Amino acid sequence: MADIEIRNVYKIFGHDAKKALAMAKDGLDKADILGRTGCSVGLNDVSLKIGAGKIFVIMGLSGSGKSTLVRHINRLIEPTSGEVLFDGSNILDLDAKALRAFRMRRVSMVFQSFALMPHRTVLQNVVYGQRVRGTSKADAREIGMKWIETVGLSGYDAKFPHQLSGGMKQRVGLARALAADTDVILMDEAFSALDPLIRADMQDQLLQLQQNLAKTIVFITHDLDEALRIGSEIAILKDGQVVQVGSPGDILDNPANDYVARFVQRRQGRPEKHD
Ligand SMILES: Nc1ncnc2c1ncn2[C@@H]1O[C@H](COP(=O)(O)OP(=O)(O)OP(=O)(O)O)[C@@H](O)[C@H]1O
Repeated sequence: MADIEIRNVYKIFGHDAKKALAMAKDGLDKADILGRTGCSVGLNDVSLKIGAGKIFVIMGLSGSGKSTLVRHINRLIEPTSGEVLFDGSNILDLDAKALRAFRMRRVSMVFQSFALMPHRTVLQNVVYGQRVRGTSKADAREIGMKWIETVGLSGYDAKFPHQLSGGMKQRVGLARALAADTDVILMDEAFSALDPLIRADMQDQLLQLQQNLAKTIVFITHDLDEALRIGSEIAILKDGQVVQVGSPGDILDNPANDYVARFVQRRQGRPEKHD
C-alpha cells in the first residue's frame, strides 16, 4: 500500500522557466505566459492527495497536463518547483540507484500505446520486471502465467505482440504491471485506444481485479464516463491546474465551475449552458 502526495507542483517547459515560474506564481494564465516567455506551463500549483488502495482518476482535455502530472509520480518528469511525496518521503531526494529500485518495486505504468517489446513473447513481456529484479526463470514463469490467466489470455503466453489484437495487447500491458507487483500502478489513457465494447470489458476487469488487489491506481483519461465508472476519486485538470477533486457523486451533483459543468451536461446529452 502506498499513498502519494503532490505538493504545490509547477512544471514549466521551455528555456525561460524561472521567469515563467514567477509569472505563474503571480497568477498569470497559461496563454499569457506562453506569449511573454515562450514557455509552456504544464502544471500550475498542483496539490493532490492520492490515498492508498483506491483508483484515483485524473481527467481533463488534451493539453490539460494529465500525462505531465502522472509522470511526476515515477519521476519520469521532475517538477520546476514543488514536491512529490511517496509514503511521506520526497522522491526527488532519491539518488540514481534508489530511483531504479523505486521504479522496479514501487510503481509500474501501463501506456496507451501498450509499449510491449516486439521480439519478446507475451510471457517474456509480462515477466520482464520480475526477471530484471532477479526473480528466477521458474518463479517468474509461475507469476507470469498466473497473471496471463487472470487477464484472460490463457494459451497466448508464447505469442508475440504482433499476433494480438489491441485489446489483447493492453491485457498484456496490464498483466505486466500486475506481475511487477508494485504498490502503485499508473495508467496513462490505458484503454483509450480500444474500441468501446473492449474498453468497457477492460474497465470491468480492472474494477473486479481491484476488489482483491486494492492497489493504488492512478488512471488518466479524457473521458468523463470512464472517470465516473472506475474512479473512487476524480481530479479534473484545466490548463495545468486542478479545478475540482471529488467523488463521482460530487462531480455530477456539484460541479465546481462552468468547465466541469459542461463536461457533465455533455455527458447527459443536455444542451450546453451559455451565459
Ligand atoms: N516535453 C514538452 N515540451 C514542451 N511542452 C510540453 C512538453 N510536454 C508537455 N508540454 C506541454 O504541457 C502541457 C500539458 O501537456 P500534457 O501532455 O501533460 O497534457 P495531457 O492532458 O496529457 O494531453 P493529452 O491528453 O493530449 O495527452 C501542454 O501545453 C503541452 O504542450
